[in-house]
Amino acid sequence: MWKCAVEIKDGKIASIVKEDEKHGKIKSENVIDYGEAVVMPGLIDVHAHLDDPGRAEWEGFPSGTKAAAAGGITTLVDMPLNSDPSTVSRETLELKIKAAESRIYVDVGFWGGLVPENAFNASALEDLLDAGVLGLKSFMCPSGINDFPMTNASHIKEGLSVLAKYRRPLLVHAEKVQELESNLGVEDGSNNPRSYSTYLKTRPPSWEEAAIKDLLTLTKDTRIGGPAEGAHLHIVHLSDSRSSLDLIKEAKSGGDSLTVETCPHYLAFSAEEIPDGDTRFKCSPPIRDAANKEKLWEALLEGHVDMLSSDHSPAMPELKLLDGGDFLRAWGGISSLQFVLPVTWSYGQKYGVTLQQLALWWSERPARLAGQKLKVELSSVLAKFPADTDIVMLGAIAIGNHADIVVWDPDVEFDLDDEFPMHVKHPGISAYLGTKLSGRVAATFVRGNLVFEEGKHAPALCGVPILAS
Ligand SMILES: NC(=O)NC(NC(N)=O)C(=O)[O-]
Ligand SMILES: [Zn+2]
Ligand SMILES: [Zn+2]
Repeated sequence: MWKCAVEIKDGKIASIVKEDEKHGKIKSENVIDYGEAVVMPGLIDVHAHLDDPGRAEWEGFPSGTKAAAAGGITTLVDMPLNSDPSTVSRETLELKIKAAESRIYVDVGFWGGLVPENAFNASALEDLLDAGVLGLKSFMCPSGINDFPMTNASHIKEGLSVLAKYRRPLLVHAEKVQELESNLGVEDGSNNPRSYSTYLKTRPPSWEEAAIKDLLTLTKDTRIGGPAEGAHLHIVHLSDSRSSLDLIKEAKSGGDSLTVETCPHYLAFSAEEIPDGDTRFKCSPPIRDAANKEKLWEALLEGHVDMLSSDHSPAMPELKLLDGGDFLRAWGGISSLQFVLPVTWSYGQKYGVTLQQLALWWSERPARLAGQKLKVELSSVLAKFPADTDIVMLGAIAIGNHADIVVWDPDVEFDLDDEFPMHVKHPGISAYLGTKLSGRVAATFVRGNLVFEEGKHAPALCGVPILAS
């Protein structure tokens, strides 16, 4: 970490000048002085549901990317489900791009869906990949979205063989439905649907473990010299830090091309603390007990969990059934996009989290997952990039990289109450409302453009869709 100036030219980082070398090198009239604030690579959130087009009333490109900019996130990768239609073909990706263009405050890439309908159709998958999705995503359990059915191991095997050629990843929601104890969901005193522990029993860690076991029979093929070399499997939002994690560790040490993310809500909350009926905390896989959370932190700090993502997934507040508070019937998904940086920082204090670790978990490793060489979609808002410009999204402050930067004050505390300017569409369903956080975002730059500063967004929407080439 240095005291330094970052020089930005044509949207890229031109030089990094240390404090003691500054004199004469930088003309003061062009300097923005952020004092003691931290200048870090912008966050890259590889797991966000923006639900646009089709369910833009749940979130939407403008509101979601506004929240991202306010939170220091400079690139989002949008999930293929919750929009209507789901992103499962070239045509549906084109609808996404159209919905995003000129309506986004930060850059947005897209995952495509691997679903039974396209899994055995290599040319359909190739068409979707050729159209620019950064990789594919599938579910091993029902997703709750009708046009996004679940896949099994055979679908995933087919997907990986196509992805190998493209060297793009497959992201998987790893929970596999296992038989449950009977009488769950029945209110008999011990199974009150307003109690989080009841919900927890409906999605035990054995679901994650079973899915991961299936996946690891396939990831062996991704090893060097294996039939799917070049493919990569990424497990999204891991919650179980016990046997599931042990399995992942073993597969990684065997050489499988495998990474795993967890999310701030699994690191910040524990099941015991979730108030009865507070369905803002419902997500899948569920938030588990405090001991599980400690082990998850440990795994993150030791490098067994590779990165963090928000899994920001809001819905219409009425679907959360906040009045009745029935965890079994409420729609799942945590709303968090704007606060992932201060949340990781605040809850990480206890574990001695460093700024370097934040950059690794939120920028460097997600950038690597989301794609090495990406092409900027040419659009009217970005005329200054020639059509064939290849950009490298490295998630680091380094010469030649995009000037995607967050400036923030780790020591500034704030109460996340009703008064706090929240930019997500439905602030009331955010699980973090009511907490005190430290780490205030002062400014966010996307490719050198100041998109957010001192609580205000720039009027120009200069985010662009990011497509793989
Ligand atoms: N349809 C969803 O948004 N699902 C998401 N919902 C969660 N995590 O509760 C997810 O990523 O599985
Ligand atoms: Zn999921
Ligand atoms: Zn998700």
